[in-house]
Amino acid sequence: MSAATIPIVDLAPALRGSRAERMRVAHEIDAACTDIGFLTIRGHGVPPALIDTLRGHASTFFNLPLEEKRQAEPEKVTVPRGYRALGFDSLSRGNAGNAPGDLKEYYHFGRENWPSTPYYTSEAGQRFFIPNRWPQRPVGFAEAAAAYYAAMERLTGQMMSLAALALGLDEDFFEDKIDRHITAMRLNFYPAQQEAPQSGQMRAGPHTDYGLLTILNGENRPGGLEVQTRGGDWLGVETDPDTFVVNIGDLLMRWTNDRWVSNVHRVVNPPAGSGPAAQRISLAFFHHPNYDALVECIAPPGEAKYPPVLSGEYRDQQYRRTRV
Ligand SMILES: O=C(O)CCC(=O)C(=O)O
Ligand SMILES: [Fe+2]
Repeated sequence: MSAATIPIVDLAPALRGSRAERMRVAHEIDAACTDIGFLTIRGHGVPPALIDTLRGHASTFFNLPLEEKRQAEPEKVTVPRGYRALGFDSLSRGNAGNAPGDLKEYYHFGRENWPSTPYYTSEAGQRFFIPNRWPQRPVGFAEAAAAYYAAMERLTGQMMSLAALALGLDEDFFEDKIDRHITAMRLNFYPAQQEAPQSGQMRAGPHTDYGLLTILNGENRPGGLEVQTRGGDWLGVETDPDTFVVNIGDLLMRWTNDRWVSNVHRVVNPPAGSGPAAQRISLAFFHHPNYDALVECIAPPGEAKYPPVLSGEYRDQQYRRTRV
């Protein structure tokens, strides 16, 4: 039976507890990921101040004049860093949809520093380890983003150990596949809507995410996140600023040979006339394995539903498909 609400999982017992407690939490994660591919986590240990500070900077930045924001826009459309204006991409196109550009702006960034070894600095590495592009205002934006990124890195490391336990694998199964991960973050800004959207246009069209886990910090405003149930209905997802919504991405679905679902979700438009209260910000950490990790179904020989795919190639392909 499909959940009527998104399951809530308290991570605290697993983060401080015994293997038995980790197993119990892992089973809860397994049930949620099998059924709907979404869960809300609490007891995650991330200090609220880290979240508030980044949200505050994001709000200041996105409320600057467009011309100033555009100074943080990369010249090339292919560079996944910096500011992107309204309608730059259409997430539905990554899943064979054809909606017009999404009604959101975003700020795209990755880690600040990396070692000077070939994995990072080679031609292949430079496709994924790209310098961030911070605007002049607000001051402290880069530092707040780096602190939040580091907290998410810890959290996803812990979650992937629990994921391995849930899947009956060694607890460290994913460790050497994520120890040089290429995770990018997007700070999404959905402005209040003065004009009616075009037909089929949304804040974010129906799509699945690409990586392992997405850790989302949102806010409940008119025009929010919805996920599709197995019955085909759209279920509203609460996204309070003091919890995180976690969802499975395509690569983890492939890795688990469809045991876990990378589920279709979207961000709907606010009702007409909602006014400024409909402005919404979300912070999305798209946890993605090392670019050279080969994602192969965990399945008995002959039963794999997908051919192996390289982590970095898969993400690049999806970025290309979603660009309008
Ligand atoms: O803003 C949200 O609530 C979800 C955004 C999302 O699904 C995405 O950026 O992939
Ligand atoms: Fe998404």
